Parts: sequence; C-alpha cells; structure tokens
Amino acid sequence: MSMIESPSSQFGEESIWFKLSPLLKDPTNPMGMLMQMSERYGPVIPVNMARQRVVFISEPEYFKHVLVTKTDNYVKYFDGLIPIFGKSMITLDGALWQKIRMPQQAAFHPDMFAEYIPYFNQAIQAKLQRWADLAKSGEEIEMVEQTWTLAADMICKALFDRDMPFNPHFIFKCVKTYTDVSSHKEIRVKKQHGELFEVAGADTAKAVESWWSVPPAVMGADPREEREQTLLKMIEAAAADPEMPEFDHQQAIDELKQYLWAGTETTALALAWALYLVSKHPEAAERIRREGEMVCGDREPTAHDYSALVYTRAVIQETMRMYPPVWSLIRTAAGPDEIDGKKIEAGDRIVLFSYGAHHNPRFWDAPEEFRPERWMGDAAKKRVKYSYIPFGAGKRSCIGGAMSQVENTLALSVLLRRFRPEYVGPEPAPLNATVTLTPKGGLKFRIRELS
Ligand code: HEM
Repeated sequence: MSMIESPSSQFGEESIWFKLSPLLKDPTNPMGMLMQMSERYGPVIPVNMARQRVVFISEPEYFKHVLVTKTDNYVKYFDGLIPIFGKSMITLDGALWQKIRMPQQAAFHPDMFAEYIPYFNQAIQAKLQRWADLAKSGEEIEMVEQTWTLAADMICKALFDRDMPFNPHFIFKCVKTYTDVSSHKEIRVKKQHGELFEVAGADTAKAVESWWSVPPAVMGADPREEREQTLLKMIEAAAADPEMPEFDHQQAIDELKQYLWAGTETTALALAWALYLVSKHPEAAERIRREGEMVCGDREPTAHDYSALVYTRAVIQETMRMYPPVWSLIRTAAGPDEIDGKKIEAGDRIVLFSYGAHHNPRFWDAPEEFRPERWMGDAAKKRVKYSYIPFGAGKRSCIGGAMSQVENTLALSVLLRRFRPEYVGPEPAPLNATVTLTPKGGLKFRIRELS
C-alpha cells in the first residue's frame, strides 16, 4: 500500500477535477462552458478558482510548449487519484520516472503486438459468447461495463499471462465509484491499515480496498502458459533487481494498479463510444463488417490483418477525436513561465483542454460530424500538429496508445461481424466529465445477433 509523500499542504485540498466541477455542470454538454470560454477569452485563460490559480489552454502550439518544449517545467498532477494509481510511473517525474519506465518499455514495442493478438482474440471470443447469451435474453446492458471487462481480460491475458483472478464487473463498479472525483466533496487524508491515505467517503474507501486486492491477486494467480516475455515478468524482474532499489515490491504492485486502470478505463471508453457512434451510423457499421469479411474472411484477425483494417481503425481514431477518453491533461507549473503573453507562476495548475482542440473548427471541418474518412489516405497528413492528442504528447505520452488501437480495432471488427449492438439510451448520450469523458448513467444497449 502506498504512503502519501506529497507535501502536507496538499492534504485536504480539493482535487482539480472537483474544483472544475462548476464549469462542467451543463447537463447537455459539460464541455460546453469550457468551449465557450476558450472561444471568448482566447487560447490561454488564467482563472482564480477557490484559492488556486488554474490556467486553461486550448491551442495546439501551447500543448507542444507544455508537453514537449518545456516539459520539465510542467510536472504531473494526480491529487485525488493516488489510491487508484499508487506511485506508479504515470504519477512520477524526472529521473525516477525514467528509471521505472525503462524496464517496462519493451512490452509496448509494436513488434510485440503480433504475440499479443491471439490473446486479444481469446478475450474477444469470450465476449462473443457472452453477447450471444445477451442477444437471446434481449436484456438491456451497459456498454462501458461490457467493454471494460473485455479490456481487463485482454490486458490480463496478453500482458500478465493470467485469466482475470477477480470479478471484473465488481471491480469495474469499485473503480467507477472512486474515479468520479468530480463528485467527491473533498479529497482528504485518513488512516487505513495504519497508514495515511487519501479517501473521499466511506463507500469510496471500501471501493479502494477492493481495488488494492487486485494486483496481489494477479501476481499470485497461476500463469496461463508460463510465457517468458510478459510485462508482468519484466515488472517482477525489476522488483527483484538489487541494482534497482527504487523498484521494490510496492512499486510492482503500483505498476499493476496503473495498468489495470490506465489500460482498461480509457480503452473501454473508446470502444464503447465507437459502438455508440456506429449504432447511430449504420452505414459505418456495414462498412466495418464488409472490411472485416474482405480482410479476414472466416479466420481470426492477425497482425497483418490489423494493418489492412483501415476503415475500422479510422472509426476508432475518429471516436477518440469526438470523445477523447482523457478530455484534458493536467500539470502543475514547477517554475515561472510565459505562454501567449500570460504569466505562469509556480504552483499554477495547467489544464490542457484536448477536447477543445479536437472540436475546434479551425482544425477540423464540421468537427461535430462523425467522419472516419478524415483518418484515411492523405486527409490525415494535413492535420495541424498537436490538434489531436488522445494519448498526450512528448515523452510522457501514453505507453499503451498504439496497443489500445490494435485491441479496439480488432474488437470492433469482430464484434460487429456477428452482432448489431443497438443503443437504446437518451439522444445524444449525456456526458459526464470525470477524470475521463464518460457517458452520464452509462451507455444502454441491446445486443441483436445478425442472421
Ligand atoms: C484508448 C486508450 C487509451 C487512451 C485514450 C490513453 C490515454 C493516455 C494519456 C492521455 C496519457 C498521458 C497522460 C498525461 O500526459 O498526463 C496516458 C499515459 C499512460 N497510459 Fe494510456 N491511454 C490508453 C490506453 C492505454 C493502455 C492500453 C495502457 C497500458 C496497458 C496505457 C498505459 C498508460 C501509461 C502507463 C501511461 C503513463 C506513461 C508515462 O507517464 O510514462 N494506456 N494514456
């Protein structure tokens, strides 16, 4: 379990996501007010919010400034989420971040994807079976829960060589309870198991305890195939390496926490939003089916097929433009700076409003329209740099971004070949801007089996 070591001044502070909640209240589109603000007041807006200076940035060239050019002046911000991530690499900075990331990097090299694809396929097959039952019963389901359990299964099988040694539906609900930090009254510190920890109410504390039980269960479970080259093996080797005292057992536990959140929540949202969009655009669903039939015929997709699923991949990319699972990136300024003539002071919270750039008509024709073709052929090359950052940018960009596109492209292709998931919720699906961009109340679907 992680001990909090952040400066005590941060204890009891409200997290930035909670502070932003007055700006995210519009029930039809919580992104609306931030969109209007950036249109009216420009690309860099300093605002004093409850004793905290927050700077909203919505211009791609300033994304580059913060994430690439002056990245060392803008440190990661994770207050309120430490129970979910521990002190894993996603939360760290500087030399320690580099040391922790290095031994894990190889697991995400594109050369590894061909090895992972059979395991992704196995997880997709399990989901197909589940959906066949759901199609028979005709019951209403919540799609993010469906795609979360699929993403968790894929990660456990491909990266950890495990079958999920936990109930993914229960753990999904636990994590949801906690990561909706915008509904937290206040993140405060409590003693649990004799150690200090950030908690936000009794139910969330319980949810966190269940969450903490997952990494040890994964480590302790029997391997499926005793594979040599898995991410879990790399993490265990780093933890056992006397040359790397920083990478101890607790670090290994926290790295697993990180993957089981960062690799599931985001991937699941992207796939669920893609299914929502294709349910509203049956012609896109048909085109995905035809492409899958042409590329794969009756066999399971391979790494080579993934490259050929051009339209299906474009649907995933377009989905992440319209519904970026991580709708903003947060940093804290370590020292003074100036952006667009505005002074930045040490301690300022910087909100890089990716959703704003993804929906800005200066960078996209008809940004509110679902047009996967933008991602095909030469069209994609004309994009303004840093106007599309679903995986962040610079050295702290997502380690699993490319892998998630493989997972979601294959899943979308295979699931749609057999089923017609029908969105049955309110139109348009209401948004909830938590740490991620989630559908408020979930995405209700019925699964129909194609004849
Ligand atoms: C659609 C899927 C995904 C999206 C949209 C996404 C998004 C992101 C973003 C925006 C960041 C950067 C955050 C920042 O700069 O503050 C990030 C970092 C990260 N992501 Fe992802 N991610 C996805 C899938 C995955 C997967 C599949 C994994 C691993 C299994 C993963 C693991 C990580 C890790 C470990 C980091 C931290 C990297 C570092 O700081 O060095 N993500 N992700």
